[in-house]
This record gives sequence, structure tokens and C-alpha cells, in this order.
Amino acid sequence: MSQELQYLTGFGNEFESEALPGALPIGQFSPQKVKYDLYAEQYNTTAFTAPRADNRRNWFYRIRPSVLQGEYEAIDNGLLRTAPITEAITPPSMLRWNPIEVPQEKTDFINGLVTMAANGSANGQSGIGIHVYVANASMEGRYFYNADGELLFVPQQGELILHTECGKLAIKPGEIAVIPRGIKFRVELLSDAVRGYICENYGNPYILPERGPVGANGYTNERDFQYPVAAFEDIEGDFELVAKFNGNLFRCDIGHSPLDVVAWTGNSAPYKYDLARFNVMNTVSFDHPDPSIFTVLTSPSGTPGVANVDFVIFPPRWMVAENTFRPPYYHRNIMSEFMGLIEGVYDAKEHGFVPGGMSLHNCMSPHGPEADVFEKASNAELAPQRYENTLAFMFESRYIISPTKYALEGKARQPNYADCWKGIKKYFKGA
Ligand SMILES: O=C(O)Cc1cc(O)ccc1O
Ligand SMILES: [Fe+2]
Repeated sequence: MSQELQYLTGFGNEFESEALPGALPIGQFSPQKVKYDLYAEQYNTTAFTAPRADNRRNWFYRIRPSVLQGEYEAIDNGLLRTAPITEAITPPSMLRWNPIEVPQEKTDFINGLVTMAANGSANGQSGIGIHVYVANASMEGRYFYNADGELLFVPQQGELILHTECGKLAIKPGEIAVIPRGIKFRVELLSDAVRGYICENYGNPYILPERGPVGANGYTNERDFQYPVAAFEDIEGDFELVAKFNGNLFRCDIGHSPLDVVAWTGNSAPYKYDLARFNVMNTVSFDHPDPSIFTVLTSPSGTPGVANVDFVIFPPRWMVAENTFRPPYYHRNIMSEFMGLIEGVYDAKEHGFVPGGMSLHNCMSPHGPEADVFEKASNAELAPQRYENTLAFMFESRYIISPTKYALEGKARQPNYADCWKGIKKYFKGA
């Protein structure tokens, strides 16, 4: 059951929220004394001097400042990896995986992180890490933050509450959430077992893509993004803070909950979005538009129009294209494409790409419909058709995506993936 939480709406607004009346200073950020004897702390996720339109920061008014924590010590990274991946050679092969199983033994969100692939360099603030989370227990007495990038959560099974410094977000399959770099949080499970995908974005924070000639509305509408209201934990105990920093996990003791922010203001807060709110645009005449038309969030690289990563979805929609091969076309792409499936069936792959599964088609590696799908789609009657109960997504990046050793050699890999194209026939008979 999901909890009814309150949210602020809009994308990247200068929000403000206080859990106690008057906790937010008026007209200044850093008064000599803050109401309720709180501490003021600034948190910057862009350089001080980033242009005003890109600049992101919050001011937190908290019970204790973040410096009040113990000494860090390195802990085991488990199956978590960070770019650059050097433990395995990246092949150009088309790759596919079965879902990662939720373990039987008690596993919380941190212990249940499995890295499938990564690209760029976390240290160089470019590229992404692609992880799966599988868990069956809430984080108890421990908190987490990630200095290497912002975290895009794509739940595939089960509901979560993300308790963050800015407040709470409830998410379930069909919704996504983004936690900015460095925000401290804990993950509470509302379901016995949860699974989902995470895109750890080492690069520029996500923004909404341009609409171009589509106009002032459509695709993602700003008003559909939801931000938490301030909520604080005033608790003391033998707690632990875990940090992912420069590719490694560290822990330190902390004697209180770091989610002790009574009020905050700023534009670098976590947010959630219901993918059903995506206002889908597509052809009403002919041909299959490029999947960029379904981009929900984009992290720009330095080059205009070339993304560090795009988060793209393939949602339920009407398909009406005339005289058209309707599934995704056969394709080779400079951009590298990592896909996952939240529910249902994806139109290019009716077999083997299952909810919770994944595929990777790297830079210039060919991909497209499996043999049976080609046969069906090239002979189908082209009546308007509703694509129902389907929700695939893609992390598409300018940098070659390197799978981890676990992804290449572990049991989730489907060794015979390329067989799905083996049945493709030669029809050409010459003139
Ligand atoms: O299925 C894929 O691999 C992704 C994809 C989708 C699409 O609609 C067009 C091209 C493409 O690569
Ligand atoms: Fe593609």
C-alpha cells in the first residue's frame, strides 16, 4: 500500500518548504541565529559560478550540520562498480540479460546494488553507471549518499519510500525518481521484495529536453514533476552513514539521523515523475520516428544535441502509421543503447526480453527486430492498434558502455541472445 504523501510541483523550481512554522529565514540565507536554533548549510550541485539558468543549490536548515559525523573507512564494494570499468574487455557483441533475482538472505538497498555496466569516468564527471537494485529489507540505522552522481531510480517491482534530506518520495513501477548527487537518504520497502534499475549520472544533472516546433506543451510537462515537502527525523542512535565516493564505498559512524533538515529552499532537490503523465508524440502519417521523440530526461554533454545520457521510454500508445514497418527499424548507432523492461512486451522483441531483463547494443553494434517480429510486422494489416501494457526504457549515451565482469560472466547473461536474428531470411531474388 502506498502512503499518501504531499508534494511540491514543477521542474527545477526554486522551491521552499518548512516542517515547522518560520524555520526558513526570510530575505537571507544565513542569519546570525536560525529559528529553532537550527544550523544553516549550503549544498551545491553545480559550481558556484555556473550560469544562473544552470545553477543548482539548496540551503538546509538542520538540527546538526553535516560535519558532525565519524571517520570514514573503506568497506566492501560488493557488486558495485564505477567507470572506467577495467576488469573486463568490452566486446561489440549484442548482449542481453535475464532479471537479477531478489536474494533470499536479508538484503537492503545498499547491499543489493549490482552494477551491470558503466561508461565515461566518475572522477571526470562524465558518463553513467547502470545498476540493478534488488532488496527485501528496509535500510535500518543506516543512510547513504552518492558523491559520484545523481541517481535515477526506475522501479520494476515493488514500492519504495525514499526518505531524503528534503523529505519523502514514494515510488512504484511506472514512476521514476531522481536523487541529486550527495543528497543523503534511506530506502524503506513497502513491498516484501523490490527490484529496479538505476542510472547513476556522473555528468550534468538531468534537464527536460526541448520541445522544438511541438510548442509550449507536451512530452514531459514541468507541472507533473513532484518534489518532497520538508520532513525531519530527530533521532539519536548508533547509526551508520555510507558514502559512494570516487568509485568506492565508505562508512562512518553517525550518532543521529542525517535526515534532520527541518526546512530547505533551493532547486537541487529529489523529485519523482509518473511516466503515465508523459504526453506521447508520434507519427500520424508514416514511418517510425527516432526514439528520441520519447525522451523524458536528458543529461547534456558539452556538445549540443549529444547527450551524456538520455532517459527514453516506450510507453503505451496508439500506433497508426500507414505503409510503414512499425516496430523499431534495424539500426546501427553512434550512441550506445542500454534497455530495460518495466512491464509487458517490447515491440521489437516478443521473446527473451522480459520484465526486469536488460539488453545492450553498443556503439555501431547492429540491432533491431527479431526474426519472427520482422515476419509478422511486414505482413500485418495496418489498422490503428493500441500498444497496451508495455513499458520499456533506454539509457542512451554518447560513450561506449562497458559491462562489468559480473554482467559478462554471471548467470543472468543470455549467451544465445544473437540467435533471435538467426531466422532472418534472404528474400531477395534479383531482378
Ligand atoms: O529497440 C531499440 O534498440 C531502441 C530503438 C527504438 C526505436 O523506436 C528505434 C530505434 C531504436 O534503436
Ligand atoms: Fe537503436
